[in-house]
Amino acid sequence: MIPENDKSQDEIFESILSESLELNHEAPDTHCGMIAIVGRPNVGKSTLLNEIIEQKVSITSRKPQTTRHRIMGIHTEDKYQAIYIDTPGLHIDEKRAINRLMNRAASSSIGDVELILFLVEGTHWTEDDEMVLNKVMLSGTPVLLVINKVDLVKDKEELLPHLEFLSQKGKFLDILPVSATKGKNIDVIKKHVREHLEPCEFYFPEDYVTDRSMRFLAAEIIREKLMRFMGDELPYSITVEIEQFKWQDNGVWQVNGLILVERETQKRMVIGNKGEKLKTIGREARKDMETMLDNKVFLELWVKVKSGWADDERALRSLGYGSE
Ligand SMILES: Nc1nc2c(ncn2[C@@H]2O[C@H](COP(=O)(O)OP(=O)(O)OP(=O)(O)O)[C@@H](O)[C@H]2O)c(=O)[nH]1
Repeated sequence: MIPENDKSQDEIFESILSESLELNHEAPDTHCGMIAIVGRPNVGKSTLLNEIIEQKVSITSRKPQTTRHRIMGIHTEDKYQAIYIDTPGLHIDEKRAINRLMNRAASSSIGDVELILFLVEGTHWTEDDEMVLNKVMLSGTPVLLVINKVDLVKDKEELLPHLEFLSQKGKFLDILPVSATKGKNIDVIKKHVREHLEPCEFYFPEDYVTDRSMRFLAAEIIREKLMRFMGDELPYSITVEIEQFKWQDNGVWQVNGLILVERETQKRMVIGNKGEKLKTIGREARKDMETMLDNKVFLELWVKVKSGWADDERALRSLGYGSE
């Protein structure tokens, strides 16, 4: 289930922490805890989260920096509730305001969790991986190193020296090769996670899969389709606001989305020849929203130029970035 309204992320964090502190001494027979999923952009953090909770709550794409917000995915099974925090990819380039805010959102998730899933990819190791490694090691939290996308490693023998190389990088609970898209070794991740959950009352009702509202997820769905259908021509700084999200008397959800771009030329690209591109984006987004809401949706999209917003921290805050 998906809640209708967003609570502030800080509110949720605070109450989970204080409740688990208060309840620890009563030792209930349920267990819960928070797990941060961290890694550089594009290693597959959101794909892994969706695979673990078996539902799509975090958008994914081939383009780095798809995830811009901190999102919680909730997985409840038997007496265990694991609250996963999907974070924007951590990376070194902090020049633009949006990058600084995304890095802050990711870094603040690393403290105060029971376990960190540190994701890397195949047999690569980059400067950004090194930067993430330093941050997670400083946190003092147990770290499970997850090597994602092993399905892409043709010669599996190449993995062995890489595993050896990674084991020299720090003290990890385990180093686990997985494939998020093929569902390989996901059960082993879940087993590690269970072992780190503390006795506490469930924070979320058992049928919740995310802390985010339907309105927020609707904006994310539109952003995902923009990324999918615009490929490399997509303006990096594009953003989406939901102006209306309303249940209509005729039994349909009315959703009005505003797509903000930085330049007139970008607006023309999003709209496409005779409006074709925007129509495709709208059609595909509507289908996903109908699956999410299990109901008919009427979706209207507009594109508007809002110049220079990606460099302006204040404007970003007004759009909800950095307030988490
Ligand atoms: N082959 C393969 N591709 C994967 C796997 N996991 C993720 N991908 C692909 O990698 C790309 C990036 O995945 P995301 O889940 O968006 O990555 P992310 O780490 O959340 O990215 P950011 O939002 O940039 O931080 C997508 O095209 C995924 O389909 C995997 O196990 N195997």
